[in-house]
Amino acid sequence: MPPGHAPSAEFPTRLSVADARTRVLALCAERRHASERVALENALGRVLAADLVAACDQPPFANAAMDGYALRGEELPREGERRFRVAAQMFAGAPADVAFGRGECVRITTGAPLPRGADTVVIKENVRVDGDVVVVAAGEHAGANVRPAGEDIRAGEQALRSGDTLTPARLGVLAACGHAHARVARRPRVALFVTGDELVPPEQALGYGQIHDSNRYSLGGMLRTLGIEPEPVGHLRDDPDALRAALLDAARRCDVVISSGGVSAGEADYMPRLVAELGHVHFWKVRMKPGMPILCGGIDGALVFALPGNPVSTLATFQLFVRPALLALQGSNEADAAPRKARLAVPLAKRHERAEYLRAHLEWRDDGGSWATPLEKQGSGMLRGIADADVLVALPEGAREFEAGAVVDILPLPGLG
Ligand SMILES: Nc1nc2c(c(=O)[nH]1)N[C@H]1C(S)=C(S)[C@@H](COP(=O)(O)OP(=O)(O)OC[C@H]3O[C@@H](n4cnc5c(N)ncnc54)[C@H](O)[C@@H]3O)O[C@H]1N2
Ligand code: MOO
Repeated sequence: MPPGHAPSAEFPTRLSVADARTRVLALCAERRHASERVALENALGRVLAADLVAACDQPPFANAAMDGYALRGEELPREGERRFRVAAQMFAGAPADVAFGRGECVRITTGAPLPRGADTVVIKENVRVDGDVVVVAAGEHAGANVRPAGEDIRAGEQALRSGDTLTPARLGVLAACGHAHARVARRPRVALFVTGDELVPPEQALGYGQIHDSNRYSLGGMLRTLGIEPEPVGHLRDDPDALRAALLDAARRCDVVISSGGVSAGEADYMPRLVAELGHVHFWKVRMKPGMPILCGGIDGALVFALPGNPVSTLATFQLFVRPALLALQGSNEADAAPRKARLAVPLAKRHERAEYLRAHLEWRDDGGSWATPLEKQGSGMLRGIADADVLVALPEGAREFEAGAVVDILPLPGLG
């Protein structure tokens, strides 16, 4: 048997995309990462590891929503005008409450605590100032321009869920609730290596049969959009001994090992045999295009994703399987989120039964819908196609003809914003 050859009958093979994803997520559920405490400044994009139950109301006290005059709503005029003496002023951050009596009001700024007895703020643009008196006309509403204590978040309420990604706004929630730190899942340690005798770095002139290694940068970029800095990337020759040593070393150090290339049927495609030898192959090959030869395995407790070398196949399989895995290891609620949908702007046909992932533009039209138009360059080696795309459009397994307007799943590709 040639060294790279591994009879696929030994492993679960030719899985559906759904089956393969289910298996990947199940493997990650067994390996959920422990949590760690990080300062909020460093917590953006991290996955929360515990529910956040608010210890106090947010806002913590009733306060003015606008700059103006705080008063008793029952004293507002029903018709004509009424004069209120300005008894005190209350600025945001004022150290203590102020007193005011009937027929009086308190000058107040946005965010200042409502003085005891007040339940209404009349905005300053709506009053006439006459010395130390303000004149309020009919038409104002009792209770207006006040933010009651706890209107945003009540004490005891679950403000964030375990598994939530810490977006900028969620960092704000943590801080508002009095937390300077967040308990988040440990990030996966990821080893990334590219394989192939034909690869040379971008800065090197190409010799006969050589190409520049692009996967190192595109896959590295995919990881960085998830906030994961891979271990320094290795370039490995198509040499089983070098590959074996690198796989073992990476699996010892990392939670996830990602490789590109050497996973299909060529004489120098050693990955399936090596992963089987060093550990376990969970599955090899998924009924999809591009990316069919993807392999998922395990070595020494590390998850191994051997991605096909074609640059588009690499990125498509990363987005479909590796990204959810990296999120699931952190317990993210996004790992198994329902797919997004769009309509096909043009009719499509495929010549095979496999699921197909087409590179497409997404456009939001005046009808309120999002419409996907496949790009011209669809070859699995054509980086331009995926570089110009906003999404991958999923044409499901089985069906071959798709009408314009058909609703399909889409997978967003990480972009600039
Ligand atoms: N007889 C068969 N041939 C192939 C099959 C098959 O089932 N039977 N599958 C095809 C499919 S589908 C794909 S996808 C590719 C995947 O092959 P490998 O994962 O073994 O990848 P390589 O052969 O090493 O490389 C494929 C292609 O990609 C280029 N490449 C590799 N690494 C990089 C990199 N870091 N940067 C840029 N480009 C890279 C490489 O030069 C090849 O052109 O196999 C088909 N063949
Ligand atoms: O699956 Mo391969 O990715 O068609 O090129």
